[in-house]
Amino acid sequence: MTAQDPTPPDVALDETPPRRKVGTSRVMRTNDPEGDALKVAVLTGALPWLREFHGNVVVIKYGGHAMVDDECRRAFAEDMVFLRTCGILPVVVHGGGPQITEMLARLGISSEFRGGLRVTTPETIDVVRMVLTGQVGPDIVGLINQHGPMAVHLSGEDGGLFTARRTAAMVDGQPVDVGLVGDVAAVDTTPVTALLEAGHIPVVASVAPDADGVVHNVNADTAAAALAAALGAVKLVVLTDVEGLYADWPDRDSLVQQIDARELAEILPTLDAGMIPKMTACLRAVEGGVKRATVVDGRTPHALLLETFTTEGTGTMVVPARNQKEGTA
Ligand SMILES: Nc1ncnc2c1ncn2[C@@H]1O[C@H](COP(=O)(O)OP(=O)(O)O)[C@@H](O)[C@H]1O
Ligand SMILES: CC(=O)N[C@@H](CCC(=O)OP(=O)(O)O)C(=O)O
Repeated sequence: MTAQDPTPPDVALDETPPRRKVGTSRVMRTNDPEGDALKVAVLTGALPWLREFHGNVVVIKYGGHAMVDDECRRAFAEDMVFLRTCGILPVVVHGGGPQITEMLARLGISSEFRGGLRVTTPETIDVVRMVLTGQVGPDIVGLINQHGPMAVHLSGEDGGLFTARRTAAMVDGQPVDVGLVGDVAAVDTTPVTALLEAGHIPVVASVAPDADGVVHNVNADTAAAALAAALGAVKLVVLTDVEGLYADWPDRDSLVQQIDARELAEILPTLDAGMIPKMTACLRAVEGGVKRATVVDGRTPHALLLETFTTEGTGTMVVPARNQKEGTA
């Protein structure tokens, strides 16, 4: 019999699993020294990252495609609680594109995307708002709060968080009108920082009013980047349904592990649909002072922990351009 059960018990994080079986010696004995050495290496390897992120904000963009699998959804919630318990301040900005598309289809409304952005009519924005603030957001809050009452949902409309400015999609280098779609013109971080100070995990939906109060549909990658920069986050992690950025999509051998802001700006006009808002957002985040923006595969349970607490990380990391890092640009 081993001193500890090799399979982690399936318990909520707020329940402390028994550390030893009754009657086992106080001296830990194991028949798996290599496994134990690996565990120790993982834990000690996490130390520099725990130090770096402790007390700092990490913004996590949780994409609609990354939230379809139940195991991944549960792992995501555990990861948020893990970060918070480590003294890191996670802020979730969620999408819900597939969920909006599904609801529109149920209502007999078709979906059209241009340059990665949804063509948004006054009829569509009602559905976007309903799905993000009435369905997807509360679902995420419910998942996290299975571990304790930590998560609180708010949208860009709440407490003046975001002010939107109507924007166009870029298609073949040309601006194309896509209706009630907004960029983030201003961020008032007060409602988010108040929640963080109260010990909560803010979960943010990306709809936002413009200066006249007209609600706009803001791409969640765009909203996450704006919030990360405004909060002075140390890191933006974008969870999606692909391993990261492929330089030569869809060639699976062309995964980019790290790219700096200047290189990214150069290849941005060549990217396809969904990656345009995502990589634009990463670029904006690092240009706005966020040290790292990483695109990670949300279909892999706990990819976020792997990315955050290991030196090798996972996915594609965007870092500031060299002269930006040196503060000369
Ligand atoms: N160069 C690329 N590298 C990786 N994915 C790409 C690339 N170009 C297009 N894509 C597509 O972008 C998708 C991710 O964007 P999107 O569907 O909008 O994600 P999300 O719902 O997470 O915001 C991927 O699943 C992939 O199909
Ligand atoms: C303007 C625009 O395209 N808005 C997005 C908002 C949701 C989103 O961004 O969801 P994902 O992160 O899951 O893609 C949409 O309507 O689908």
